[in-house]
Amino acid sequence: MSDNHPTRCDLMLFGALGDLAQRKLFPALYQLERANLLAPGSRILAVARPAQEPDAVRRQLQESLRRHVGPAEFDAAVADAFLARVAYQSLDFRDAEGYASLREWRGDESHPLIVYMATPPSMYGVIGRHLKQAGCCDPHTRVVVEKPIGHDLASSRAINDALGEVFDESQLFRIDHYLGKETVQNLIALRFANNLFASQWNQDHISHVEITVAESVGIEGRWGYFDQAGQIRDMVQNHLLQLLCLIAMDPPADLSADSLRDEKVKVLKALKPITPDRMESHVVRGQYTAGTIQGRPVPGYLEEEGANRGSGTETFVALKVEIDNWRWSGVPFYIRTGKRLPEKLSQIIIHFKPAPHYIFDPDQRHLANNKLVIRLQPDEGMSLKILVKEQGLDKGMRLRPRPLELTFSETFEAERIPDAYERLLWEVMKGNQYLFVRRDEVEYAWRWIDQVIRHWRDAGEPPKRYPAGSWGPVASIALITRDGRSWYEDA
Ligand SMILES: NC(=O)C1=CN([C@@H]2O[C@H](COP(=O)(O)OP(=O)(O)OC[C@H]3O[C@@H](n4cnc5c(N)ncnc54)[C@H](OP(=O)(O)O)[C@@H]3O)[C@@H](O)[C@H]2O)C=CC1
Ligand SMILES: O=C1O[C@H](COP(=O)(O)O)[C@@H](O)[C@H](O)[C@H]1O
Repeated sequence: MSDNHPTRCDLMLFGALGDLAQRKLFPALYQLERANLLAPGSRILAVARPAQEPDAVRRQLQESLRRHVGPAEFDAAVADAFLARVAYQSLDFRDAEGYASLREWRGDESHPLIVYMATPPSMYGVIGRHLKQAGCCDPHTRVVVEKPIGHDLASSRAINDALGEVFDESQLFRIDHYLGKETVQNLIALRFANNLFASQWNQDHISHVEITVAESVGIEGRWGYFDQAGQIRDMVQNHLLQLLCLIAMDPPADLSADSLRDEKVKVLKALKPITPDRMESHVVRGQYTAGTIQGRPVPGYLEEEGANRGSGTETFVALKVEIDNWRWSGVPFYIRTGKRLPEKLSQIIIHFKPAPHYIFDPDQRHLANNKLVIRLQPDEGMSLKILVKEQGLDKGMRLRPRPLELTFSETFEAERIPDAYERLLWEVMKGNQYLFVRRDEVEYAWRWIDQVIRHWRDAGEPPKRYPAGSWGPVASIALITRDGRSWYEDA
């Protein structure tokens, strides 16, 4: 894992002119070039449907890089060096014959081939089979596929089966880009490099956990995709459950991919089902109406571009999740995520239990539990809220909550925080699967999500409305206050 030497590889990028490739993948590859992490001789074949000359595609990519990388980090010389690696092949992915040209591009190279499928999941099996038939892949080929893997457990199994017919699990790199975020990886460091926390990380010492992943954006022109998915499939099935797993899992024996993934799977298996009678107290789904975010008026979900006015898709979900195991018995995880909330903010709050015997001012008793606030984005860092004595002769033993603060941008001043896709592409190049999701993780997550969606469907209730710019439906506040708690707000 500490090997930071670039290894030579070839990358075939399917869906190279799509949104993800343009906004995230090419900029990430450009950043790897800029950091000298693309080995000499590494090549990229952009594969997409339009019949275009390679030079025209490279010009288009240069423009797109300029736009998405931003002026402070765009260097024309680096972009030229990067684009010199890029070839283009027009292809309808269903055209088996067309793969001969991919085989020709690959030649007899023996260094690893990475196949990145930035395409609809229905294409994964098709591309895999045609690549194999054309003799493009071997047992060392690495295949990167995007989330969501399916729409439910059955469809995710079908996609995984189609991939499994061609590739071994050890070749598959299923992306959950949250796992590539530096601060998310820091959860692993925080928990397993600091024994201080290890001994406290259980139901003896923690009362509850909050996970908030708030977005101020709406659906960004992705109605067609989003309305089929909704926030629970788009965000909870993958990103939020992955965060929950990293917080809740037992210490892995080592940092190998399977050790980590085995522990995450145990958490997913232990998620307590939400039965129909517990839906009201444990689940809230919402949909935004028009409102104002940071002084700017924004439309409601049903007024977004391309909207179907009758849609009952949720753009917000709050859940009280319980984990049926020794470590977490009686410790609820309150999780919430939504679009068009007041700000972009992802944070995890660990609420510790108060000391067993309290000896200070009874009026201050409510202050007496420590909190660890882990800020994933923005302003990445951590803050441990502890109680200190107010200073001064006249203050007696009055307490004040104060933070022990760690802000990564200050601590690692010279280091830029790489985008998640840079980290993930880099790990694929090294052949390291530890930040990628194994088949059983995806499927256990779907199994749990499916039952929630099934109960929603059976109940047939529309989502609760919330104005854009608010923190979600009022019912999501009730979900936590009912237990005598509240969503964390930084004082
Ligand atoms: N965009 C994002 O931010 C995110 C995307 N993802 C996932 O990444 C994947 C790609 O998403 P995104 O880039 O947004 O989607 P796009 O639709 O923008 O890109 C997909 C590309 O695949 C091409 N394609 C589809 N079928 C064929 C075919 N038979 N032959 C040739 N080309 C084909 C499309 O070409 P054409 O338009 O000509 O059909 C399109 O350019 C999806 O699985 C998505 O769920 C995951 C997380 C975030
Ligand atoms: O996967 C997705 O994630 C983004 C949010 O990612 P972030 O890195 O900006 O926090 C979300 O907007 C999108 O709907 C979803 O598909």
